[in-house]
Amino acid sequence: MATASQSEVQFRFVVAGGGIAGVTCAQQLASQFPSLDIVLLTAAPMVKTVSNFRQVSKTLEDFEVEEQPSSVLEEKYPNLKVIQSAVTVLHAKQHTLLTENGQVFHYEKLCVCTGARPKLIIQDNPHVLGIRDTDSAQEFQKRLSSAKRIVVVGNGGIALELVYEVEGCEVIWAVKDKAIGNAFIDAGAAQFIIPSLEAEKPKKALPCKRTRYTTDKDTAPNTGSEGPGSALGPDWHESISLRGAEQVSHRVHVEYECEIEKVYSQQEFMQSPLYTVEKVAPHLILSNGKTYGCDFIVSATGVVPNTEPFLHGNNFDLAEDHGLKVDEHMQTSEPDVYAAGDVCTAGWEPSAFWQQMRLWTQARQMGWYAARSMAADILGEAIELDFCFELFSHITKFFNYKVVLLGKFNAQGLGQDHELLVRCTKGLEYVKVVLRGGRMMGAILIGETDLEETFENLILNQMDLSPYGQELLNPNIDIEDYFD
Ligand SMILES: Cc1cc2nc3c(=O)[nH]c(=O)nc-3n(C[C@H](O)[C@H](O)[C@H](O)COP(=O)(O)OP(=O)(O)OC[C@H]3O[C@@H](n4cnc5c(N)ncnc54)[C@H](O)[C@@H]3O)c2cc1C
Ligand SMILES: NC(=O)C1=CN([C@@H]2O[C@H](COP(=O)(O)OP(=O)(O)OC[C@H]3O[C@@H](n4cnc5c(N)ncnc54)[C@H](OP(=O)(O)O)[C@@H]3O)[C@@H](O)[C@H]2O)C=CC1
Repeated sequence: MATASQSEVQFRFVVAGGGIAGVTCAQQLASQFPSLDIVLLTAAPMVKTVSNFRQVSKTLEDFEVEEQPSSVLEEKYPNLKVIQSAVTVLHAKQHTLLTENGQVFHYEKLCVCTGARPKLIIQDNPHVLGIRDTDSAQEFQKRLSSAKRIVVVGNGGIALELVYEVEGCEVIWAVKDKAIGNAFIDAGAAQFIIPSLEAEKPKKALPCKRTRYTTDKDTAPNTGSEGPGSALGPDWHESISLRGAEQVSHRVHVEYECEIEKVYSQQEFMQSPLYTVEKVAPHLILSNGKTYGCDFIVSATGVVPNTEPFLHGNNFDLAEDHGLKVDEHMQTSEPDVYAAGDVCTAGWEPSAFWQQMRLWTQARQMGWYAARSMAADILGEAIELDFCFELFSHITKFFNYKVVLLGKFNAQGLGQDHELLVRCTKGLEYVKVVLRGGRMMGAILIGETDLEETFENLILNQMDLSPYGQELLNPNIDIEDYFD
């Protein structure tokens, strides 16, 4: 590191963002270049670290994630310096960054890992909440504790988790599709899991083989101003109470095929023609014409990449979803600027069985691979797209069922050119296989099916499965032995 002046410093590698993508990238660079100082700039006092990483199969991963003070990271990597100050400006041509505290950083290679923020149905409305980081989860918990009815809008990961976890409060779940959970599962799987919403919840959660999440906010340095934190992740709701003000367990009502048309504040509603004396809470109107009073609305409607500080005066290619477009080396359209995790959008020609989803596993993989690409560039080495981008795989838990998604699990991009095989035992398991030309393209596995490794292999090796027909899902055949 060469110091130019007190507020101007130069580093070969700078990483922006202390979430999974940024921390993984910085750790990888720090281990590969022990004699260089690496700097990690981040907006929040806490960083996310991966621990107990385990490769479960060729592409499935298991790890724990901890939210920790940055000093923990610096102790482990003496050549890694974490600076809590948000990037405010990037001059890509000059290879400089400006941070909130007035420092200027010159870099040789930069990796942008600033994550994303909730894409709310209505911005700056006090009745509409998004959930992203520890602070927003705590705000949600606080408001829920006195709530009798909330509305959840959206049909993806957060909505699926909330409607199942919230107790002591009526939940109106507004989805714009014909079935629940469209961002992760298909209509058949939705039908399989939905009875769990009506059933009594098991007292003790079943053990789940997947990533776990812990946070240690008590040990965080108190810096006064806290920027946007890193995204929450698996099991975030297990450490906080998601209980409303009523004596009910589950009470979820799903409104299908509708969107939010208008949200009235209490005041506006009282002046509207819809007002009757009994209805005084903030209100919303759905596109199906129904109105609901509620304590507040959770907008679980996806995310927008945090790109703002990097755009002005630069020439970044942005994807349709506003992510920084990256090539197969995680490089953006600006020289020497890489990006990884939720902030970026994969711009390379993907493998036939992979697609980007803004998930923890992909943030880790992209952060790691971006670091490898930055290093290869400095060392003048060639590098090929990592194997982890060969096959999409995700393990999670919805409605207390283990859920494994592989490849083109929802026949994404296959049009009509595919067939489906399904096996379902009510309350126990749901197995769906997507085939094209007799070869497996993807699968959804719900419950303890133990099929993930075999199906992963069948997708990767593209074996012709047409001779097996329906037998492929015959529960009396030990498929693992069959294809060994
Ligand atoms: C409620 C919830 C539940 C989830 N559950 C799961 C799950 O079960 N499984 C799963 O795989 N994924 C899950 N996800 C998604 C997963 O958490 C994210 O995909 C992943 O954490 C993204 O990591 P990231 O490092 O790209 O971004 P983030 O974690 O958002 O980190 C971004 C970092 O950048 C910093 N930053 C922002 N702006 C600046 C700036 N200008 N300058 C410097 N630093 C900046 C922030 O402080 C933060 O440290 C969940 C997300 C949410 C919100
Ligand atoms: N267990 C897991 O793996 C979890 C993962 N996550 C991740 O965290 C991030 C945030 O989660 P989440 O917010 O649930 O995002 P998701 O992307 O998972 O889901 C967003 C949902 O909202 C719908 N939607 C978008 N705009 C509107 C609108 N205006 N009105 C009604 N519905 C709308 C989307 O439909 P459409 O797709 O048709 O646009 C989609 O169903 C995601 O990256 C998600 O993958 C979160 C929780 C759990």
